[in-house]
Amino acid sequence: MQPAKIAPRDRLIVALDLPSVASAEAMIDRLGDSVTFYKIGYQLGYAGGLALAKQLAGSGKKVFLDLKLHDIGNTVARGVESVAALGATFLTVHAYPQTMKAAVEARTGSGLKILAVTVLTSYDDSDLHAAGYRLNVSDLVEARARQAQALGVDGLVSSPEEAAALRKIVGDRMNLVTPGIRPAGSATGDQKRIMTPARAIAAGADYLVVGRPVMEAADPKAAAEAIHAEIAQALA
Ligand SMILES: O=c1ccn([C@@H]2O[C@H](COP(=O)(O)O)[C@@H](O)[C@H]2O)c(=O)[nH]1
Repeated sequence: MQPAKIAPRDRLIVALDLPSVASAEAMIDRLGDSVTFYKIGYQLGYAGGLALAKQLAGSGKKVFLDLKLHDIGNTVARGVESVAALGATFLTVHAYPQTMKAAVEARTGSGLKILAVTVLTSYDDSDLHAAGYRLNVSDLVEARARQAQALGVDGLVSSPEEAAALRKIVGDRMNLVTPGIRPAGSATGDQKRIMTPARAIAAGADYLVVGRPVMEAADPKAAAEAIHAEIAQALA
């Protein structure tokens, strides 16, 4: 089945990488209508963010739970069932076959989509080799994408640097979700495989995940709107 067309403003996913529910709620208030899709990861998730995720989903925002699950299959499956009850749109798991298979089976029948994290965007070839891998980043991303596709995973998390190659492998049936987004002039931080919003969209990314360039901006709403404008221009 073809995935539904994505509303342009849903293509920006803002990472609520903040220390408390109170600080996240204040940021959501500041961002207002400029953000429709939020990501909650380790920092906020472990500080009460799962209840906030349920509340956000109930209020009409889209929610991406970036929990990067990886455990024995039974534990992953039971975790996915619990997450499915929160009303989130996306949940990440690491791209290991047992993990992906368990997650896909457990989400069946719910509205939750499983995204497989291929290779973290803070890794380059030398980081992979230091971790014991013989493959370089692009080969490992592509191998994991093929496995994810064969297992029925709904989408992939990768750097936008791999988006064009991944599109050729998986066509338009899987969502390509790309962190490692840096508007021109913004600090790279710990990210190693980065692109601007416009280049990421042109490369074939469906969704752009942006954290610090919005969270740390003097005017987060203006920063989000500038990214929307760049996305719109790239789609035109
Ligand atoms: O490979 C990955 C997977 C997930 N992330 C997450 O995305 C955001 C990016 O935040 P920035 O501040 O824009 O760098 C963050 O929550 C990561 O946990 C990723 O960066 N790379």
